[in-house]
Parts: sequence; C-alpha cells; structure tokens
Amino acid sequence: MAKAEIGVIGLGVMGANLALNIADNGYHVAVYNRTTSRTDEFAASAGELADRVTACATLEEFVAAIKPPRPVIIMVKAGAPVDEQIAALQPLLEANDIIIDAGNANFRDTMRRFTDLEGSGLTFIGMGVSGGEEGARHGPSIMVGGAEAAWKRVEPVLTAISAKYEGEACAAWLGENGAGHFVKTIHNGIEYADMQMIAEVYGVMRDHLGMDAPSIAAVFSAWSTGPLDSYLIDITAEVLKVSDVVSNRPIVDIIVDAAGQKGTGRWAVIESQMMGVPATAIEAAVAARSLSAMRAERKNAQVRFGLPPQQARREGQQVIDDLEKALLAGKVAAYAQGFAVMTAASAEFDWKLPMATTARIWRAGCIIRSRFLDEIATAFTDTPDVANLAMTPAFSKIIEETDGSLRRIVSESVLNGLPVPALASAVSYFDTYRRERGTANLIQAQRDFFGAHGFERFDADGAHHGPWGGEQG
Ligand SMILES: NC(=O)C1=CN([C@@H]2O[C@H](COP(=O)(O)OP(=O)(O)OC[C@H]3O[C@@H](n4cnc5c(N)ncnc54)[C@H](OP(=O)(O)O)[C@@H]3O)[C@@H](O)[C@H]2O)C=CC1
Ligand SMILES: O=C(CO)[C@H](O)[C@H](O)COP(=O)(O)O
Repeated sequence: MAKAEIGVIGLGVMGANLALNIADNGYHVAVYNRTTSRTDEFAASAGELADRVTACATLEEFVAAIKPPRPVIIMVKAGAPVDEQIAALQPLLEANDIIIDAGNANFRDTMRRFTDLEGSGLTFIGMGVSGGEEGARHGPSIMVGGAEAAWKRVEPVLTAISAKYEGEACAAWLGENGAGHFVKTIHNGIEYADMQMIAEVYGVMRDHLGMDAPSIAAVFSAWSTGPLDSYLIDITAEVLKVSDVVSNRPIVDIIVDAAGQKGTGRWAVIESQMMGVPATAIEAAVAARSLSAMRAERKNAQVRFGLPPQQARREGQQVIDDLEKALLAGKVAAYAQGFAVMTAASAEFDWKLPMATTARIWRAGCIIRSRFLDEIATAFTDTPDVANLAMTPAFSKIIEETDGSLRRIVSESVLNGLPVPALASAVSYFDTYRRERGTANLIQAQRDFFGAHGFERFDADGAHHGPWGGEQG
C-alpha cells in the first residue's frame, strides 16, 4: 500500500472526522488511537474512503506508514495527554517531521512545547480548530501558530480541508509559537459570550414574555435572516424546535440548567486580566456558567428570597424587536473586547496577529461563524490600526442604532429580576468606554489615603499626595 501523506492521532469526535475530511480531500491518511477498538471502529466506518486510510494498531506502525517528512496531527484531550503523546512519538520520528497539536491547548502549554522541542530536529505547530463534529468532517476554521515555513509545508492540506467562505479558505497562519492557540482561546471566549447572550434573550422571552419553546424558536428563525444571521442563532432555533421523545415536551425544557465548561473561556478571561484588557462580556459568560452549575445553592436562595414581583410589561413584539437589537449591541461589545485582547497579546508576545485575517477565517467553519464577522473583517481591513472595533465607522453606527434597545432590555430585566449579566456588562462597558470623565479619581484618592500610592492632578505634572491628615491605613 502507498505511504500516507499525513497522520492523525486521536480518533475521538474531532480526530475521526478530521481524518475522514483529509481522506475526502484526496490525501492518504494514517490513523492511530490509544484505544485500539476505536481505531477498528473508525476503519470499519470509513466506507468508500477506506482505501485512503491506513489504520494502525501501534505508534510504530503509524509512523512507518507515513512518508517522511511526516506531518502528524495530534487531536487528543488537551493537557497531559498531549505531552504524553509527544513523548511517545518523539523517539519514533525523524528530523523535519512536523507535530501539529490541533486540540484546544492552553497557548502557554503550546509555547512550552515549542521550547521543549527546540533542538530536537522536529517542527512543532500549535493549531486551533473550530467547527465541532460537522466542521471537522466537512470544513473547520483553522488557526495556525508556529514558524511560517512550517505552515507553508502543511498549507496545501490544511487549506484543502478547511471551510470556505465564498471560495476563500478559512485557514491561515496567524503568527509564531502560541499564536494559533491563543486566537482559538479568544474565539472560544467570544463563543461563550455569544451563547450566554443568546441564553439571556431566551430567558427574557421565556420568563418575562411567557413564550413557549416553539414560539421562541420562531423568533430566532426570523432573526437568522437579519443582522444576527449566524450559526449559533440557527442552532438555537433548531434546538428549541425539538421535542423530547419520552415526555413529548420541548427538549430544552427537560435539559438541566447547568452548563459545563472545559477551560478555554476561563483562559480567555485570565489572559485578558493578565494584560489589563477588559473582556467583561466573556467574564460575565464564564461566571454565568459557574453560577449555573451551583444548582443546589440557587434553589435554596430562591426559597429564601423568592423572585421579584413582575412589573407591567410592554407589548410582546416591542420587547422582541428590542431583544434583537440588544443582542446585536451585546455582540459588538463581546467581539470588540475579544479583538482588543488579541491586539494586546499580539504586542505582548510579538506575534503581529492579523485581525482582518482572523475575522476572515472565522466567517465559515467555526462555531461563531456569521455574517457579522464579514463586517468585522471589512472594518479591520479599512482601519487596521483602530484601537477598538467600536470606534470603526460601521460598528459605531451599529452601536448608535442599538443602544436604546440594549438599555431598555437590561433595565426591564433588572426590574423584573431576570439575570442578563453579559448584556448588562455590555451597557456598562460602553458607558465606561465612552465617558471621558470617569470616577477613578475617587479610587486614586482612596489608594493614596490608605497606601500613599500617589495620584496625578489635572493641573500639574508628576505624582502627588493628598492633605489627608487623620488616621491613615
Ligand atoms: N468536540 C469539539 O467540539 C471540539 C473539540 N476540540 C478539541 O479537540 C481535542 C479532542 O476533542 P474531542 O475529539 O472532542 O474529544 P473526545 O473525547 O471525543 O476524544 C478524546 C480523544 O483523546 C484521546 N485521549 C484521551 N486521553 C489520552 C491520553 N492520555 N493519551 C492518548 N490519547 C488520549 C482519546 O483516546 P481513547 O479513545 O484512547 O480514550 C480520544 O481519541 C480536545 O483538545 C478538544 O478540546 C476542538 C474543537 C472542537
Ligand atoms: O472548542 C470548541 C468549540 O469551539 C469545543 O466544543 C469546546 O469544548 C467548547 O468549550 P466548552 O466545552 O468549554 O463549552
């Protein structure tokens, strides 16, 4: 049998589908999975692609099945399993072979792996992949970090398997070492914010307007032809339409209201905090998932405090129209924050992250894919050095057009005790960002009072202290 041109290790949801995608694009692929039964199942399910797949029971067989120099994609659980897999592969590989970690790695682990592999003769790539099961099979968005020369070597296969937006491949080299995994982390942070805001809007329709799941589905379906047109809005409409076969009720009404999280959203928040760049919508979304998991505490708190009395509400369609615009406004905040974090990281790690390209490769294939990202790509192409997406002409206009709706929805929700933490964070973010005279003068005074930290004055240069007198901390 001819040797494979590429290998995939890990035949879980993502690896199996990525391998089939590679084979579907005419490449011969060798595959290996720690648990051999999974490899066997994969081989049996390859169907008409089977003659382009070499299923291997051992790593030795796997490496021998690939033509050198070998590109090897590792698609296993992130963290220690990746290190274990690299350690097991290293003695078997030869100079110039490329190890590509395509899982959701923490970019700091990726940078460490680059350092660990320095001088080994092997090339390393840290690659973010988004699109879930379907994307992996038919075209994901691919965010590559590593040496540009290494990207050039694998560019043909990665562009072939990637999603296409109007014919343009959603795969790109974004910068050295951890750049690809950092961008994937921010992608996921934005994904968290996007999902949280959609859930908040769903909550207003369910708990304030008293709508049932099919009626809410119809609203999301209608929105999917407007400015909110996106994969997440589409799947929201889809899941809200589905009935549970056991109870015959909408399945969303049967699903427990506690969301899991694997870490990427939290990493996005941690990194934004480390760089001093506010990502309040992502923070709110991560915190909301954590609060969602505290089911017993929430139940007790409702027994203790009850829910606030409902206020008289506006006519349903008025609220729904405002919800659409509020969601759009919230999205602008989340994306503006995510891109601002990437801008700061680009400077800190000297990556030169290309913002327009990043937006372009997110237009198809990935979980946050949307029409909106095409507008972001255009905005960054037209104004590449803009400090914040909100300041581009196109997005300033969206903010002006949606501002009133966001305020009304957040105010009504607060008055009615409906949690909208991500949407509320968006209002406060805009209100803080656009107000020249803030309130940190008082904080500076407090810091100087208790810690003699000093402050700046409007009317004089240098550091100053206040004439506080009395007892200080
Ligand atoms: N699912 C998704 O939507 C997406 C997932 N990702 C990322 O892709 C990666 C794979 O995810 P996914 O396919 O969903 O995961 P699955 O849970 O479906 O599969 C996990 C894979 O990792 C392997 N594995 C686990 N531990 C080890 C270990 N110690 N040594 C070797 N192999 C190990 C498993 O092998 P075994 O069969 O032997 O247990 C299996 O092949 C993760 O980093 C994930 O975060 C990225 C984008 C989207
Ligand atoms: O990377 C992904 C999508 O882009 C994965 O689906 C990831 O698992 C999502 O994160 P979480 O499980 O924390 O919701």
